[in-house]
Amino acid sequence: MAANATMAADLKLPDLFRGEYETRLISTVAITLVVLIWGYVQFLAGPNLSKFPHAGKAPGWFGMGLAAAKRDFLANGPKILNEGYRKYKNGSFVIQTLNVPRIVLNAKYVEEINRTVPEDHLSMADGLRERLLSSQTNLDVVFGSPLHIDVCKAPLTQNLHKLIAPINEEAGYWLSQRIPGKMEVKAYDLIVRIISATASRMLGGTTISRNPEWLETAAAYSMDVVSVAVKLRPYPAFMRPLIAPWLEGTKTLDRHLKTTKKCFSPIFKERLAAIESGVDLGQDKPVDMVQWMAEGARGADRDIEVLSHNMLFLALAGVHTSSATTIHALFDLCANPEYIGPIREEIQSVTAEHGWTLSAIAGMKRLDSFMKESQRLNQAVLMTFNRKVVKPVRLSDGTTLPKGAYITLPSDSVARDPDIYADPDHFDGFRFYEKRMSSKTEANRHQFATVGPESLAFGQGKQACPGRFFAGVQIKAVIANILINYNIAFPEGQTARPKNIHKGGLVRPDPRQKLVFTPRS
Ligand code: HEM
Repeated sequence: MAANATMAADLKLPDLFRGEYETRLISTVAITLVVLIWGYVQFLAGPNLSKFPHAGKAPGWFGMGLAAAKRDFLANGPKILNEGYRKYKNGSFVIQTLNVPRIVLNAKYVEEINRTVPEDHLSMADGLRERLLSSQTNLDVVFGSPLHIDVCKAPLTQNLHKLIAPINEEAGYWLSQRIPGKMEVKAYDLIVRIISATASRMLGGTTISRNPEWLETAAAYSMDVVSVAVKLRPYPAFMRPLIAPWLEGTKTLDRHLKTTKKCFSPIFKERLAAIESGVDLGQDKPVDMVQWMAEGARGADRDIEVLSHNMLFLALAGVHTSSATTIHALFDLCANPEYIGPIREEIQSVTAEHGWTLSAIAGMKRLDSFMKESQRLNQAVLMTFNRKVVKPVRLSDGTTLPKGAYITLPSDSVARDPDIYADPDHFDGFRFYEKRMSSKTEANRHQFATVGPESLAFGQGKQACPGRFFAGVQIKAVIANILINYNIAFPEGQTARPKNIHKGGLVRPDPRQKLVFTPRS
């Protein structure tokens, strides 16, 4: 009896149910694992890209190697892309970038995509939202409408001829202010300021282009957006809205927006009131972006804050891209000074014949070729045509782009492909000029703003950069003003251009490089 009582006391609850307890434990662990794997596949792992080969480090099982793969891309982006491009020459491949994995499409698909894939299948805005973390950098208000694209595509491009004289004047004004005599200056600081000012002249006339507070914002904004996105990216998406308000960078972005509203609100108010009054200004109608935005905005876009935000976005899209292109071209002119004479002669001859007009800009064919060649070897980004696949796409050879995947084109690798460009690593400033001169059919191709499967720096298709024609005019005006008024060179003893700075998929000219400007009297 006593023994039985001791036995009963020794029997603890789990022992009573030991078999059942273990079974339950194993079942619970198994179900949890299945739910976790399902959740990972559904919500975290993204679309299945396993059909594509991988270049560079892959994130591996359950993304355990994701951080290492991102570090690899940050340090070796150009190498990973170029090796992938060479290895999978006839196909496409996947790389892990700093944010998402991307399918690097073969450029042979460009024409088929342009021709056959409906626009609502591939989203550029979703690609940008993801790259710039638009919810945290406050850009959703711009990406929610196509206004910023429409105004560049139509009125800006259609009015280019009216902008050439003002842009030339603005470039001349800022050069004379900044370089009154012989000087050694950092090319980056000088050119970012002049491009910000010439772009601002197009945005809102001299009220804007001579406003130092706005010019500071226009020059700094794009880098400040990227810096906030870079800081937030390592955190999981659900944590970013919680962290963003505490970042110093977010406060800087808020300040930029406040400055923009302060500078643009009075002009927008005035222009919207004039439009509403229905008075036809005829020849006196201002030729600037404020006017085109005010005329084109509908519904929620007519809000002055939204309109101002669009201006800030145009500064983001146009200032650093055009500045970098101009700086690279100046570095290439100093590294290859034999081009300066023929280009300067051409500028003088066409402006003497046509004045500062569209015909003169079109006549600067040598300069156009030089800019395109410089851009070919110094693209601001290694990949363009970044899109999110919104509806699955099946290409004619059976390649399927799954919903939710991000695609891109290897613009930098294409520009260095020996099957496309003879002796691709050699800088040949008149490469495109000679192609244009070779026959009548080639005469209007190979221009700075021309896009195609062999020329991807401005993206591709219907959504290729809508500001590229303006960028061409602006960069020509700045370089022409420099070459007409100054001799330029690297500081004494330097003959080669500085190496570019690479970070993941981004390429920047070296901001420390100085150039010597000597006025030509
Ligand atoms: C050399 C200078 C420039 C370069 C290299 C450049 C490059 C690009 C590229 C690669 C794209 C994406 C196109 C695609 O993926 O198919 C783009 C889009 C765009 N660019 Fe440019 N760009 C330049 C100058 C400008 C300028 C001066 C403006 C404005 C006046 C501008 C306005 C835009 C806009 C509005 C978009 C579309 C953004 C969107 O869809 O939200 N760009 N640009």
